[in-house]
Amino acid sequence: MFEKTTWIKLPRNVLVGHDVLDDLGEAVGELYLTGRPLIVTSPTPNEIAGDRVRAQFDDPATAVVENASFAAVEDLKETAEAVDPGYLIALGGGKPIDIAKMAADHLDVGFVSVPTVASHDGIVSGRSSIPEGDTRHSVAADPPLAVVADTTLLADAPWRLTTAGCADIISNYTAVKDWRLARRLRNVEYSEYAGALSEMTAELLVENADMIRPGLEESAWVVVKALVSSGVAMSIAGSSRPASGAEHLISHQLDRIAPGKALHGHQVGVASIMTEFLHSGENGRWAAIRDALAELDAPTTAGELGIDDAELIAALTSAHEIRDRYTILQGGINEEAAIGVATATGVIEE
Ligand SMILES: NC(=O)C1=CN([C@@H]2O[C@H](COP(=O)(O)OP(=O)(O)OC[C@H]3O[C@@H](n4cnc5c(N)ncnc54)[C@H](OP(=O)(O)O)[C@@H]3O)[C@@H](O)[C@H]2O)C=CC1
Ligand SMILES: O=C(CO)COP(=O)(O)O
Ligand SMILES: [Zn+2]
Repeated sequence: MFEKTTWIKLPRNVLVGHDVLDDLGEAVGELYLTGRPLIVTSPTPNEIAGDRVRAQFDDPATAVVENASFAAVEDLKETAEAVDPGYLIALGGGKPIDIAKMAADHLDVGFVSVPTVASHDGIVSGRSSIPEGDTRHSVAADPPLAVVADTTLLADAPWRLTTAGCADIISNYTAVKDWRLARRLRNVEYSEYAGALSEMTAELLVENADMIRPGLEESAWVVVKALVSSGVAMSIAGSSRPASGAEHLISHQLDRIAPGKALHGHQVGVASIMTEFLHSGENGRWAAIRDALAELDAPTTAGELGIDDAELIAALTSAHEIRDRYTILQGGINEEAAIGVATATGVIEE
């Protein structure tokens, strides 16, 4: 008997463009939500855009989060008990969006994502990534009901956060290779739609890297649309597989070994250069990935990440231990081979 079920959860409204922050009220109105909104934000986005958001709603409440943590999720749930919101609006970067996403899931209310930085695909996805101690937990939660991404705001955000978002998308290229490998060798469930969408999104960014420049609204538009596609691919797959392979394992290990030194997107970008080399050898597309990252001003070496060679090698050799996800690093890479791939790709110096 055929027993497979697919349940794809996607945002209903996605607005990307010039000054669309002022259309947030209308976009939310179309969702037929009831009750007052609780705006979940962090200090900088609250200062930049909080009043413009509040002005569009009746009786809005605001919670300002300082750090991403499970404790912050619990605090937000307590605030929500007092405020009794009908839904949450997450305004800011990954920190308030992840916290609101997870709290909304626990509270069984919807949430709307209003990114003020295009720093990674978590601003659109159905996953929260919450740090705890030296570990980051990737937790499934419903994706946003709507995404409102104002390119005027995003073009003004710090460039390094945008380049991190670009690198997170470029890393989809190797994530899909790992996913296909896992299908071939472990028969893991694979979605052709999600794989193709994710891969195409990465290819588009690699090919158009020279057109993405600081301060350009059109660039912010391209990057956010790519982040949306990446989030949709994860929703279709029902997992982060289309956007997270061995390069993400290496980055998660770096978060433990060298916490706070580099942005998530920058780490996965550098790791992706090396995992592409491991997949395809010296004639593979690792140099194209490196060149696209460099074109975008994203790091391509351990030094540019602010990470010691030894920390990078430690992350490479232990990445396979942290998650039950079959990738090119399955079984592990020994230190000699890790130094070999890192030097061959120029990630560390010989
Ligand atoms: N769900 C997922 O798949 C993923 C989630 N993450 C998580 O996301 C978080 C990191 O994401 P990130 O977006 O970097 O985090 P933040 O939300 O911390 O944003 C980064 C910085 O940008 C500031 N900021 C926000 N908007 C603007 C703006 N328009 N102009 C100027 N500055 C601005 C913030 O200010 P302020 O300090 O005042 O808030 C903060 O200092 C981590 O918690 C990480 O665990 C990371 C990868 C994937
Ligand atoms: O960062 C992500 C995709 O870009 C999420 O992946 P993880 O499931 O590895 O946290
Ligand atoms: Zn990522």
